[in-house]
Amino acid sequence: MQNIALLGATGSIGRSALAVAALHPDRYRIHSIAGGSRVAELVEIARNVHPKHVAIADESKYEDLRQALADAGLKDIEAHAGAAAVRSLAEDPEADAVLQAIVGAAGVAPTFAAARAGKRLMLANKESVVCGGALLMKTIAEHGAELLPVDSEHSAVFQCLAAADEKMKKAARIILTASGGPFRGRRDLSGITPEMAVKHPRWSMGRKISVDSATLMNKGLEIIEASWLFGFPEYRIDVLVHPESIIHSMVEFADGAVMAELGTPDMKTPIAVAMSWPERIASGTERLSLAKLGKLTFEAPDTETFPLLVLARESLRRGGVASIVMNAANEAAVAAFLERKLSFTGIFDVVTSMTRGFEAPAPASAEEILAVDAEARRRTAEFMAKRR
Ligand SMILES: NC(=O)C1=CN([C@@H]2O[C@H](COP(=O)(O)OP(=O)(O)OC[C@H]3O[C@@H](n4cnc5c(N)ncnc54)[C@H](OP(=O)(O)O)[C@@H]3O)[C@@H](O)[C@H]2O)C=CC1
Ligand SMILES: CC(=O)[C@@H](O)[C@H](O)COP(=O)(O)O
Ligand SMILES: [Mn+2]
Repeated sequence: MQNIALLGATGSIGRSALAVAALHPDRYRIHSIAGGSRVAELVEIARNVHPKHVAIADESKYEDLRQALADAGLKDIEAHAGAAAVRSLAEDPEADAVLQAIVGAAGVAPTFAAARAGKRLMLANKESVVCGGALLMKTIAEHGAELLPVDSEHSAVFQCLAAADEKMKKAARIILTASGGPFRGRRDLSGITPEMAVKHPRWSMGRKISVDSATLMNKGLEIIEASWLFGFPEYRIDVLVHPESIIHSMVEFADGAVMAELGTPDMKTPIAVAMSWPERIASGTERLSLAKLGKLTFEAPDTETFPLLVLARESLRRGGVASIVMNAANEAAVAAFLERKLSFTGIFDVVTSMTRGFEAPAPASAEEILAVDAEARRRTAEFMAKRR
């Protein structure tokens, strides 16, 4: 029986992970759950899976959470609140594995905590890899943690590279597929509303990542994520637009052979891969029928209309704090866009200006990463206020 700490339980990935775990009650127990601020959703999950601990990041919600658990007859479940409580779940000695599905840089501290505790870390929270970079990979190695990617492209690459040794990897090329988002093919991005941007053509996801997919920032973050996870330099990671999202990514080897992982676009598959690896379990995902699909299509990304893909490559090459600043500016800009305080193309301007205007050496600890993140958010808020 594997005891899982499920962080971000109330989100899109969290719900899919609960669905996979529910198919295998003999194999997985949800030992603890954590969320951001939504009490009722956390308690509803607690009612279903009866974890030992429930944590909510928003400290002001502690009393509400405690009371709601009591009202539901779940007094034996321990309630916790605050960022430190969420982090504690990630390092809890009673948890064998951590499924980290928090959105944004709020996931940095829990990811580092799980890494330092030597956990099996099933990682959906790409922002913590983007911010953590080399330091995170070093921490994982030093503490004997095991990182299993959940992001669909990285799960695909992980599976394609499973049989490859270091020499084979050195001569390989990663090809990340991208749906192209809801505005693929458009050259004019004016007048785009949050409702239009969160409507992803293929995947059902949280609001922040859906906007990232629409700007192609998601693919930029994924280039950086792939570079750190698999040790590939930026120039050996390509992006290929594949609107059907059936091929989740590919690896091309020295001999010209290209390995790909395919499936129905449903996160339950990469989640099941991470949960069971190196075994395979049922995920509940609908089977792929290529005959029904008939054809798969491909095109090059339009980096002129969607400039953040280029900015992400630049950030990765620059190193230092560039990726942390880009991520922080993007989170702030996307939040402002979702609140209708910034236009869609305003996201491009804000993220580009902030990233290019902030240089410093790479941080040496998770705390330093969070300090850079906070400073970048402060500068971004100031910049956006001046722009209005
Ligand atoms: N959705 C997808 O298909 C994919 C997602 N990912 C990545 O997975 C991560 C989660 O995405 P997704 O599930 O779509 O996002 P959602 O917005 O659906 O869910 C986010 C989760 O994080 C919680 N949360 C928010 N802030 C905090 C905080 N400060 N501390 C603890 N928990 C917090 C939310 O709680 P609350 O509900 O209370 O707000 C919620 O449980 C992201 O990094 C995303 O990039 C990667 C690939 C695919
Ligand atoms: C499901 C998943 O992994 C997302 O990151 C997805 O890739 C988003 O789609 P885009 O390819 O449009 O960014
Ligand atoms: Mn992805």
